[in-house]
Amino acid sequence: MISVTHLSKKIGEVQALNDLSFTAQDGHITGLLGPNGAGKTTCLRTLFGLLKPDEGIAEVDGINVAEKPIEAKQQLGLFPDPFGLYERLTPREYIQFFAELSGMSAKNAKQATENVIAQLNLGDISDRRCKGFSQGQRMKTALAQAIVHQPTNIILDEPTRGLDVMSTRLLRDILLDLKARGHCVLFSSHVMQEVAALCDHVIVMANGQVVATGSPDELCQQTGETSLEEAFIKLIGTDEGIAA
Ligand SMILES: Nc1ncnc2c1ncn2[C@@H]1O[C@H](COP(=O)(O)OP(=O)(O)OP(=O)(O)O)[C@@H](O)[C@H]1O
Repeated sequence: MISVTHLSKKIGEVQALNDLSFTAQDGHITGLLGPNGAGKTTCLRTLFGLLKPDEGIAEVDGINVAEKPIEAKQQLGLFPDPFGLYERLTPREYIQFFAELSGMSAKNAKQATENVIAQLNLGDISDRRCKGFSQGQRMKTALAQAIVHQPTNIILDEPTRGLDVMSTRLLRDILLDLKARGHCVLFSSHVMQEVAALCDHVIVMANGQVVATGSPDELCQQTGETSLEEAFIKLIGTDEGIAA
């Protein structure tokens, strides 16, 4: 479970997070939906311990990220940019390297790498260098790196950005599988269709604050609209930076 409580963060002159509170449950896919500049990335970076909040608490499975960053990160997987893989490594080398970085012994990291290669069906490419990989192959390798240490919680910042349709569909299936396995999946997006199709729970953000929460259906009911897109526009007052 991931929770943020009264989180505030000023970056330069900008109040990027302004008393932000929400919870993302295990066995659910939670979407952070907001226009450009809403504070989604700042929130996720704070959860991963890359930024220190001015006020408030970010917790992963009840562990305060600012106080115990190493313990918190052991329960957290961060989906990296699939276009930033080390081209000279094979997925097996790449995944094992990150497993060891997360604190596993070489023996355990090797076993965990085998497990995640099987889980994500990476067997046929696991010993090829990443250079020249398709988008789907890159995406699966990046995701394998994020989950190799079996974190309960997985966070993804606009994970489908730049991915083609097939890779996007593949990623959706994998996220649904992670949810079915009881993981807490939290991702940011400004793609309405993706959020409506995947999320059990949506946190609508603007100006560093929560504007509304609920399932896509509940958000429609709250606003008296029939589509999430219309509900969002009613809640935020604009569709700037949002993709259908
Ligand atoms: N390093 C930085 N320097 C200056 N301002 C920043 C920095 N990082 C974030 N901000 C500001 O904080 C606010 C929140 O930014 P953030 O990137 O968290 O929003 P976002 O919801 O992820 O937006 P997007 O959908 O455009 O990625 C914005 O006004 C942004 O300009």
